[in-house]
Amino acid sequence: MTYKILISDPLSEDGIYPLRQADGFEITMETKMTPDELGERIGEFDALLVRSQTQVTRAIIEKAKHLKIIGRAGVGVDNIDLEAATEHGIIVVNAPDGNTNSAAEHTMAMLMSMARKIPQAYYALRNRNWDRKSFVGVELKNKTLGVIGLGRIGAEVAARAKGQRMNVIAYDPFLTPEKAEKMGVDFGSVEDVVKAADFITVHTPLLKETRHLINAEAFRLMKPGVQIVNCARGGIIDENALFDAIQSGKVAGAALDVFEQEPMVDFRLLDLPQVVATPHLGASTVEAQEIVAVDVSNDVISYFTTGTVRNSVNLPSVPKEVMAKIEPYFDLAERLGIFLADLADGTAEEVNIQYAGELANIEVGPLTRNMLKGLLKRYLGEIVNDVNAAYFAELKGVTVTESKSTATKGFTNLITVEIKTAKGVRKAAGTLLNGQGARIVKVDDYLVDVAPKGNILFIRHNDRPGVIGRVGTLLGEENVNIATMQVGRSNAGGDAIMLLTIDKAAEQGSLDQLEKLTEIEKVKAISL
Ligand SMILES: NC(=O)C1=CN([C@@H]2O[C@H](COP(=O)(O)OP(=O)(O)OC[C@H]3O[C@@H](n4cnc5c(N)ncnc54)[C@H](O)[C@@H]3O)[C@@H](O)[C@H]2O)C=CC1
Ligand SMILES: O=C(O)CCC(=O)C(=O)O
Repeated sequence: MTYKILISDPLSEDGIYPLRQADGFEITMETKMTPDELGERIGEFDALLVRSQTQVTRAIIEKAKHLKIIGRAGVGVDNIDLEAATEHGIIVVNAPDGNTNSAAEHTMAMLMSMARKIPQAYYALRNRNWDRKSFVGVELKNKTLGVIGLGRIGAEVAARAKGQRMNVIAYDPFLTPEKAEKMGVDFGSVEDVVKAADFITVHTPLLKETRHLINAEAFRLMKPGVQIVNCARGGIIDENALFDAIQSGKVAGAALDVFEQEPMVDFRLLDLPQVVATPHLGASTVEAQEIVAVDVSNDVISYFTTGTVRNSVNLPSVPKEVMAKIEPYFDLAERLGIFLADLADGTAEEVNIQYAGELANIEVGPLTRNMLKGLLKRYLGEIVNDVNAAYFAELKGVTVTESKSTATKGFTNLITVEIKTAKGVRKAAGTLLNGQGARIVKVDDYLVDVAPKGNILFIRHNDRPGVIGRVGTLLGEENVNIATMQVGRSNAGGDAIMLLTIDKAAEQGSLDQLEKLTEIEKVKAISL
């Protein structure tokens, strides 16, 4: 059997050497195809290897009749429609750490070029202009670097900045004051970081939560003369807000490797003399390109020869017999994880999952991983799946314990998940009801009965006459339709909760209005 591999972005020839050497693979390298041409050809291939340029859209995946694996020679998989790949049973693998060093070095190169205006001075000199007055820079020494996203690349950048004798302040949802102290960086919220920094660099994935994380309001909070670097993903910084902040004089410099649209179409930012830029070159080194191509080549070989991969981004690897028994609970476990991620304040430091009733007699490891996937993907993005969730939990210092009990607790089966964050403990329990599907039956210590899907509002309030009516009226005025409402209380006149399912996600403004009602302590929007 010969497997046909298509490489549609330039990959290092040394990196794909393992594939060229292995028996049973036929490689086609076509790096200049239009999306239409790719769509016409993709049906012939068993594997596709890409970098960030090829857009592996749902339309492409739907035409990929024989495709079994997509290898992304790099970290970010935002150019691949993961949902479509998963739906079509196509495994997606990436190379999560092969380009960390190169991306960190590029970030430092951009930071220094920006601070010392090296590209601008070079450009003037090329034009035979010996100008020493226009390019006076600033030193990094004793300045504060704000790092937003202290993962693999962010941590490497922080270490290098300390080598430049900079002070570093960082925010990452997984960073605790203890971890920050060990790394020799200051710990702060996004607001603390943007207020304190002379230079800012972002290293998060592009997620719903990080899109335009650096927006007009963030620029407003920054110090005058701040300089900012983006070598992560276009869209983390709002380009329009950046343009305005540079023009107003608030931002003195920007160094950009990535853009909201790539290849770039809007060159407005580049017309500003304060901006230095590269065309997404963070990972473009001989070394990184070789490592990431070797990593994905090995995973492709391993997949076709042994059925296993090292760096799966999307698919579960649960044996079929086990899967048949646990499949009904799979979705419930993931939704409990998402529910708690949205409900809790802060990120989980400890997670306890307990299986009761008939679940005590089956292999529940994959359920725990799927719950962790739900919990962690809110912070780490779609890259987390049930295969790598436990790895990510360990990497982020989240302690996970699993226990089983045959006691039925009034339900034939019950999954209870408890998470501990720096702000406290939250708990939710779910069950599968015969004929009715999944239900959340307990939140903290309150009994409830709610289907874990769609948009849910969790409201903690004081049990007073009229509060339910005021919530209904306010949501009605905001045009938010309530589908179901559950109320629970500790004792008459004491603490109480409401769980409302609503027909569409509530705007932040509506949530703020609710929180202004005197009886209401907390409102959380949960999206399942
Ligand atoms: N310019 C280039 O060529 C390259 C860009 N990248 C991009 O760099 C980014 C980071 O890569 P890695 O460090 O390898 O990933 P990573 O997963 O190790 O780190 C990302 C960090 O962001 C944190 N995070 C998530 N949401 C956050 C939020 N709202 N605020 C602050 N932090 C948040 C996560 O907790 C995590 O620690 C990715 O987007 C990746 O695609 C990676 C390699 C090369
Ligand atoms: O393949 C590339 O050069 C882009 C690298 C990148 O952005 C990533 O690995 O996320």
